Amino acid sequence: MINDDIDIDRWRQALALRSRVQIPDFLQADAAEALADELSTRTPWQLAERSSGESRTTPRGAYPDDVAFETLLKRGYALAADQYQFSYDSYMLIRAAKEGWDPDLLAHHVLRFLNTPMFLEFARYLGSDPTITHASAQCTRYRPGQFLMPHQDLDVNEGRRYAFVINLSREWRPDWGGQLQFIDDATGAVTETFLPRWNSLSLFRVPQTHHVTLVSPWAARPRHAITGWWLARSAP
Ligand SMILES: O=C(O)CCC(=O)C(=O)O
Ligand SMILES: [Fe+2]
Repeated sequence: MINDDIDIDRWRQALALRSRVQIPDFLQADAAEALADELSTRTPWQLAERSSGESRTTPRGAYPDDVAFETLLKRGYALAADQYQFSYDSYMLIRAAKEGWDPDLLAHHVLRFLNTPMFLEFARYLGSDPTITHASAQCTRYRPGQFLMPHQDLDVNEGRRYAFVINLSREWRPDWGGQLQFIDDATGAVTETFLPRWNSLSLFRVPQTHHVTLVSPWAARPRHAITGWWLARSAP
C-alpha cells in the first residue's frame, strides 16, 4: 500500500530535526486512486461540527441538506469569534469497524494496514519513537466553507504521538484554502503551511498548535484525506 521508493532515512532525519514533514507520493499510485475515488463517490459522510457549543456528529444517513448545512456553518462562524469551532465531514473508521458498517469500503483496509506489525514498525522507525503501538484513522472531507480552528491534538487518554494526514484531493490549488498550518504559540506566527497535495503524507509530532484554513467558496472539489494518530497504548 505504501510507495516502495520513499527515502525513509531522509524523512526520519528531517522529522527528528523539525518535528514535522510532508512526504510526497506516499501511497502506491493505484491505492491512492482507488481511495480517492471512494472518498469522492461512495463514502457515507457524517458532519462533525460545534455550532451548538458542543461537538456533535450527525447520525448516519442524515447528512444535512444544503440549507441546513449553511445554517450550521453560519452559526459556527458567529461563535468562532470567541470560541473553538470546526466543521468537517467524517467517516469514523474505528467505529465503523467495531459496528460492522459498510464492509465493502476500501477505507477499512487502510485502518487494518496501519495496524499491521509491519506498518507499526515503519512508524516507530520513521518517528524515532519506540512507544508507538497502534494507529487510529478516519476519512475526512472539507467542503467550501468548512474549517478546523487551532488546536493541539492533545488527548490525555489516547497517547497520541504523531498526527498524520494522507491527502487525497487531486491538483489542489493554494487559493482553495484547506491548508494545514502550524502556529507559533508565543508569537502567533504561521511557521509552516502544508498544502493538501495529492497523495502526500503530512506528519507531525503531537502536541503542536495547528489548524485547517477555511476551504474557499470557489474550490472546485472538496479536500479529502485519511487522517489519524499514531498512538502509544498499552491495550487495544
Ligand atoms: O486534515 C488536516 O490536515 C489536519 C486535521 C487535524 O488537525 C485534526 O483532525 O485534528
Ligand atoms: Fe489536529
